[in-house]
Amino acid sequence: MALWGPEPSPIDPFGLSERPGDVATMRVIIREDPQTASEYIAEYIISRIKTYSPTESQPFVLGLPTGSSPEIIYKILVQRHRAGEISFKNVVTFNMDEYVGLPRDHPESYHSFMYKHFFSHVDIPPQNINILDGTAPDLTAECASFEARIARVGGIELFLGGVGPDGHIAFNEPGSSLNSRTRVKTLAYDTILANSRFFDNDITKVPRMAMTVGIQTIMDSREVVIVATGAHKAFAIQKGLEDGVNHMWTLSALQLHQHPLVVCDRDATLELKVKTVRYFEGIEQAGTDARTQGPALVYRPRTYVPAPLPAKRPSPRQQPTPDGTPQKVPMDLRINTELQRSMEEDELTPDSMSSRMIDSAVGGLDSTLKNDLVLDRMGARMAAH
Ligand SMILES: N[C@@H]1[C@@H](O)[C@H](O)[C@@H](COP(=O)(O)O)O[C@@H]1O
Repeated sequence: MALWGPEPSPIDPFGLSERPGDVATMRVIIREDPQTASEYIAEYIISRIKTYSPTESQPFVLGLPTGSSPEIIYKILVQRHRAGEISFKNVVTFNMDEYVGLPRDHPESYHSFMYKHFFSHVDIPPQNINILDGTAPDLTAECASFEARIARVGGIELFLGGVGPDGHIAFNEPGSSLNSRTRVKTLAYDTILANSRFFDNDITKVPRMAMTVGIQTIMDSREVVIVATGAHKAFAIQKGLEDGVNHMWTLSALQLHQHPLVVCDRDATLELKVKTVRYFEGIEQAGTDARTQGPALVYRPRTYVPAPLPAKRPSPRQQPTPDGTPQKVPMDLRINTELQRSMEEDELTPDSMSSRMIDSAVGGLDSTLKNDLVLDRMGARMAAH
């Protein structure tokens, strides 16, 4: 037990993110459209990097996502870099996820996405870029090495992420363990369907598996910034912000993070209660923005120690072949039921969330009518400050 400071918790086993008196504070910024939401985030990231003043030996460590939502953010960051306003020379990046089985030069690999939209246009040294290798011969070892690389640079300072329509962050699909770390995940049908737009709208071309940072990997970062734009994200935002922490909507885990920031456009707030929207808008109108809301973000030396990874248990597909060479991950992108999950045995197998989303629409309405307590809770919190 620590002599001072908080008790270690399952979410923060080393008690590193908390200081006495600190509390988790959900920050939500609402802008009218994807462009202005993205401008806010790009400015926020630039400001964080500049405040940190990174050097070669003390780089700013940035977690990055792919997806349509962050594309505008990357575009703005590139413009600001070209205008000489920000350098990424002393920035180290870790990408959230990558498809299993896609070679890095596949046009839809997350490697390709990142170089196309960001890395090729800024001054980040190639050796500072970390992206999971979806074709690694030993996927479990690749995941462990990724966590080790994060630990070696002292953890992630700011993790930028998007959110799936079913509330997933990175590829932490509904049912993911909130204690999860980087691992191989089976994709939910809804995610395969959503991502088929990048694969000629042919779901048979979408990989069935991905490697992804875990919820715990994200929770360990100093700060998490989520971009959510469009009406198709509205349920995820409602579940993630207004309901309790729930592994079926993994975005909700951020309620327990000390420095979460969700930046939405107006459409992504459509399922939130009007009073929830007004509450968060009111905080900003009162003269603060995300940089001054919540506990102060203190940069301090870290003694980051990653949680031990489970003992490696090679799946049958990863067992050496009789001649001793390791089995390769199949390049065939069709359903592969033999490539078993190696680190998600404790997690639910994802299925279609569509019906659940319709049910929850009705459930949400019920609770609005019968149990309208949000304003009371918020009022109490505001009075306490
Ligand atoms: N793994 C990615 C997520 O990191 C991303 O947040 C999500 C939403 O992407 P989009 O922004 O395109 O809606 O898509 C994928 O599933």
